[in-house]
Amino acid sequence: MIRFEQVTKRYPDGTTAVDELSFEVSEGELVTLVGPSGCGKTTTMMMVNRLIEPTSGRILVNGEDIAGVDPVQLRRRIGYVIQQVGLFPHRTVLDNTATVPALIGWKRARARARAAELLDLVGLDPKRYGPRYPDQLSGGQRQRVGVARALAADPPVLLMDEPFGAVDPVVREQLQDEFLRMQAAVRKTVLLVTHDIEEAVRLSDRIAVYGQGRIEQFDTPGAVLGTPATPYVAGFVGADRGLKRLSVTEIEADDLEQPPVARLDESAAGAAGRLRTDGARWAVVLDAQGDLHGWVGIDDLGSSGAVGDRVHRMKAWVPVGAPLKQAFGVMLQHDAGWVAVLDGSRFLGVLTPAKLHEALRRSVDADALGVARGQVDFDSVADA
Ligand SMILES: Nc1ncnc2c1ncn2[C@@H]1O[C@H](COP(=O)(O)OP(=O)(O)OP(=O)(O)O)[C@@H](O)[C@H]1O
Repeated sequence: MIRFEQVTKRYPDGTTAVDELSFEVSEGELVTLVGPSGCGKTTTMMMVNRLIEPTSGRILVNGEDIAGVDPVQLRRRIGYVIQQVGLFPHRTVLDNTATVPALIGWKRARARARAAELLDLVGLDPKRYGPRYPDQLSGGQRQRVGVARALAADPPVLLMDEPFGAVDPVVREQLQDEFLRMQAAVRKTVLLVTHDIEEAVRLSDRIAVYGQGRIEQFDTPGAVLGTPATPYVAGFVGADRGLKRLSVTEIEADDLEQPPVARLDESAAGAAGRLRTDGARWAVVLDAQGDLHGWVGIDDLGSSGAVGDRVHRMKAWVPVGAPLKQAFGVMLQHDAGWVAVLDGSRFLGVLTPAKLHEALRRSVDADALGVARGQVDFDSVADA
């Protein structure tokens, strides 16, 4: 979809910003360019919409050499999101979002309907926020409008230059999550620039780690973290690789432990007796379908009534498939020794700190071996 063929950019003062660069972003793929300041990321991106012209080499978008495409026409097919958003201050949010459709000649009503739909998609109620002006929004909301505007004419390709850079870390994570949800629905071909490896790891299908004007490694987040191709990449990815890996490793059913279980409609006395025999202090409470209703401690269970009368709400839970980092966060938030893992409302098991560590180590090993995590036998994993 976007293809670089031996592209070089030399500025008039002799700076080689990009040197013989070749790589490809497939259709529907999200590729992040990550690297230190001045390594050529922005230059690379701006060559795709011809804001910068290469010195040599070819760039193809959808199979077509863009050198032969009128830049204005080209830019209408390529959404562009930048850090400083660049909204028009005296146009409403709705009109800002409808800019490109209006430019390409959509009827006003259609352009505005599309803009409203897009605002909704990025989590802004169009009725509430559409009539406002950009300075009546928070930084994070402005950033969302920037994304909505870039998507408005439904371009197949999206270029994003530090799109979440201008907001605080909490809002940044929210925007990233929303963007991922949106991308799952619209599946654009995205080239995104960031200097934040953590952001790259969270968002990307593949990451291009830049050295000076060239790509040092182009691979999946797991591979970049697990098996850095060069000492430079290892250095850039950093010593806290394990922590970053928490963001990319998803919880699988195999990672879980099975705790004691009590049934919702079981007698409290019966459940207490069983827990005592098993030497357990607590149990998760499930109904006949295996749905989670909460947990109960042995001391809560008296001698009368049903387990269902004594059940505590379970606050520490995460969906299966969530990143280990989320489970770790929930554990800390609730000061819990474990979190329940659910598939919908069905209880699958609990994740304990020991299991979390094990999943992390298996994930490192699986990447090194180039196999799925489920294929790594934990006993074979070398001590970390
Ligand atoms: N117009 C220009 N003239 C001369 N040199 C330039 C020009 N624009 C960029 N450069 C240089 O080209 C190199 C790559 O710049 P570029 O903006 O692509 O880097 P970057 O990786 O996006 O950096 P940052 O993360 O700081 O934005 C840098 O050394 C920069 O100084």
